[in-house]
Amino acid sequence: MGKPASSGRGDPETEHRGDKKVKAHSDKESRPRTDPVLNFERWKKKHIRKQKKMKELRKQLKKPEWQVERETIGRLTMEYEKINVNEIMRFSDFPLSRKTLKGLQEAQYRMVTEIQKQTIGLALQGKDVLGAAKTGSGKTLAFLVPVLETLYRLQWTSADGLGVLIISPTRELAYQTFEVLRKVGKNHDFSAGLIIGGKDLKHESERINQINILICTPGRLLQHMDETTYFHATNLQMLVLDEADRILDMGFADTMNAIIENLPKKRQTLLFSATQTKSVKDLARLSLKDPAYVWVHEKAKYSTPATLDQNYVICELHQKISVLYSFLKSHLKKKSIVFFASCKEVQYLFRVFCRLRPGISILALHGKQQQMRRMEVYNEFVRKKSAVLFATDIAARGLDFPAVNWVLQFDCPEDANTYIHRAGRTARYKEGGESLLILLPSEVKGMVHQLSQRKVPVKEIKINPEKLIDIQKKLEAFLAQDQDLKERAQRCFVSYLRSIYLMKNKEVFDVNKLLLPEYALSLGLAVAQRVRFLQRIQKTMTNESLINQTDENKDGRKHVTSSLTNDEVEEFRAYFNEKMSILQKGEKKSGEKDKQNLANALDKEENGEEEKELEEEIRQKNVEKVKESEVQALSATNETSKDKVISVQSLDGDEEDEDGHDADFFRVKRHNVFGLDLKETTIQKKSSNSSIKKKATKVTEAKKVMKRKFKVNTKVTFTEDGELVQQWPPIQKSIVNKTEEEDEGPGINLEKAKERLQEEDKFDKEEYRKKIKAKHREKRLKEKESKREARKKQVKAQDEEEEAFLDWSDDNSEFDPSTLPDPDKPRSHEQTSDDDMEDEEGETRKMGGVKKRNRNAGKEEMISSHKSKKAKWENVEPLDTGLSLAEDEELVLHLLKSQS
Ligand SMILES: Nc1ncnc2c1ncn2[C@@H]1O[C@H](COP(=O)(O)OP(=O)(O)OP(=O)(O)O)[C@@H](O)[C@H]1O
Repeated sequence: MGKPASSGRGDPETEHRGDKKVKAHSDKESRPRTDPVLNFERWKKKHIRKQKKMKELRKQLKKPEWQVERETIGRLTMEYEKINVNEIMRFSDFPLSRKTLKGLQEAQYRMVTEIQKQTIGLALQGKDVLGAAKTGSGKTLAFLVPVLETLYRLQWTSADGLGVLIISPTRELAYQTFEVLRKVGKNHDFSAGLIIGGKDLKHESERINQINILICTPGRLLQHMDETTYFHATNLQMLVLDEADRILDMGFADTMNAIIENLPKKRQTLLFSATQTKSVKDLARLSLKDPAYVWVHEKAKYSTPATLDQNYVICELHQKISVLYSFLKSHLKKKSIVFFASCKEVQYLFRVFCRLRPGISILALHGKQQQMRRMEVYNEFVRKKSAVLFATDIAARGLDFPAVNWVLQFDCPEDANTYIHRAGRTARYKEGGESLLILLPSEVKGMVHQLSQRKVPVKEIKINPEKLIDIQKKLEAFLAQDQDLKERAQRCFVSYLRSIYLMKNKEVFDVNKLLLPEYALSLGLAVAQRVRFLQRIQKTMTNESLINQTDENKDGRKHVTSSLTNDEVEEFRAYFNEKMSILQKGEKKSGEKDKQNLANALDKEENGEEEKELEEEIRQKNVEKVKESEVQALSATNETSKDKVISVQSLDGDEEDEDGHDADFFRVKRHNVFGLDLKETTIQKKSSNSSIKKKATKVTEAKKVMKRKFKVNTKVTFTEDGELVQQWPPIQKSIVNKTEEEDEGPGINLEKAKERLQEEDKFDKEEYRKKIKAKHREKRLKEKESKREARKKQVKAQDEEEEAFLDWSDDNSEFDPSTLPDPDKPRSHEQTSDDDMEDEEGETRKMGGVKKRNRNAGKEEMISSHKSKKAKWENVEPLDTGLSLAEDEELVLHLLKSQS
């Protein structure tokens, strides 16, 4: 039940409770003093109050921010001089701004690479730097860090305009540099812009003046310099040339010079590349002032990354596509880049491989793509874990695709430098990678030698023939179905050949060594199309060899006339005689110019129309070249002759001059036709010691020739019966004067010669008449024969018709044999035929009566009778009078007149 109420005192429980209460109370009282939470709260309040006071105090004491920055900059600048390269391990070891360091750390860049270590300090000190280091060694940051620090140091604002200019050879590389800059420079307030073309110029022009750091390609920059009126670079502090050698290789040397001329002289210049060529040094001399050369891997054993495994395979041209396909099939989980020599190869093989579906995603990157597509492809390939990128050399420089396992060089690179850059797309910054170079047997020697000279360790590996998948048949099938693809294949074919032809190193690239039909087949084409420019080039080469021969002749080693026929010389002489002197002066220059223009034209990466244009251009040029070479050959001949003529002139004196050019010309002419050596004539003249200077007439020259009894070249042909016919010089056919001729002494009797000619003329005319008559007779006989044949056919056809009618006959009326002609009746041939005709006619008529079986019977009869009549007239043989047609006509007219 209920518990008794406690009395209070003496109740131990209560007391106890009471104690507890007290205790509890005392606890409560003591807590505010010892509770850490409360204590903290109190401390916090106090601290905040204190802080506020301090802040206010500091605010009162604080320097302006710009002043603080300035002090920091001052401190940093002081430290630039103390930079000791050997002590630098991290970016933070450099005296860099907090903002830059923060950006680097956030992008996970802490430790410096060798090129960064060596160049950042120099650049911070304000020196011009020419930096070279292996691919993937971090050159981008080596110049981006100084870029940021320079503008920071100068406290650059958007109002100051353009402060730094970074020039890249390709749009992709410019874009990539821009992305890295955005990453590491995000804590700075500078504006950065990308000017690479492919976008609206006006849109770029509107923004260009607000940009502090401009990343651009050379062509587009120059366009802005020329066209954007308010664009200027007067405040420019720093110029960076990334992959400078490539910029120059791409033919931007003039553009670069023009750009540099537009820039202020007082600036800092940094120039970076993985390879340094002479042209870069030339550019450096132009644009860098007392530069510091930093070549970090100069003494390295190899010029390519140590982590890069490099091999090459020797393969015939027509096997290359199958090799590529087989390679991709066995590397489906890898990320690879395949380099080709031309856009058209990339375009065609990309399409074909997409159709073949090798089981890996394929992308294509080349200069013919639109800018947007190029960017898309670039980003897509960056993202992909396994894919293959078919690319031209626009992807060879500087691009930093992450985790590329393989670089395959499908077409031999132009030189060792291009090889290094292509292969360098893998094995970047401490990563591993593999490179495979496909070489044609003709390319091996030259290329491997070049690579070993440039310290590139490549070793040969063999293709496993069992793993080689032949895809030629598949390509043929694709092309048979798809006309567009076929045209692409054709363009690819031409484009590859052109790329080989344009290569400078002819030891490695010899277009004449390529097996064209096999290559065409490997592309899926049924036949190797005619490559006109190659044919013309070959022609030109032949002509050039002719010119060389001529040159040799000039030196007196060979005689050019031996390679030119007399007729050719005669034919061209008249045409070129006047122009010779002018052309002789200009030929050397124009030849060089032609070559240059040809190369320039070929250099264009063309579309179909351009290709045609190009071919036409080459055709024109070659025609010109051929002409020119002919002129050269001729002029050389004439030069030789002139030399000789001069020697004659010196003997003959002034009188020779009076005779003028004709005499010279004649002499040369005779010389060429008869193979006369004028030197000999000269010597002869000399030896004759004749002091009387006579005018050399044509007759006297001819007489001399006759005296010397030179044998004229003869042209002999065979008739169908195997008879020999002399065509040149024409042999005398008339018998007249022949005996006289035999009796003749030396020299020419002009009167007799004239007579003989007249006789010859008569004889020829007679012969000609006979020939014509014979021809006419032959023609008539042929006509007769054909008419006879026609008549026979007609008779036969009528017989068949009759038989058919008989077969089809409905009524049973019998054939009356009495209607047949009497076979015993004697008849002449003509009668026979005529009677036959009449009989046939009558018979037909009878038969017609018998065979009437349809409504059109009457009509048929009429037609058949008409036919018979016609045949009758046709079969009347013309009388052979044995006269010519004209004579026949005359005879007929005469007869008609006499009849009337
Ligand atoms: N200090 C660093 N720490 C870590 N990674 C770095 C550093 N510097 C550069 N890298 C990385 O190394 C890779 C190669 O750098 P970068 O593209 O600058 O090389 P590169 O020398 O310019 O090559 P290329 O000659 O091919 O243009 C990049 O992925 C970059 O992010």
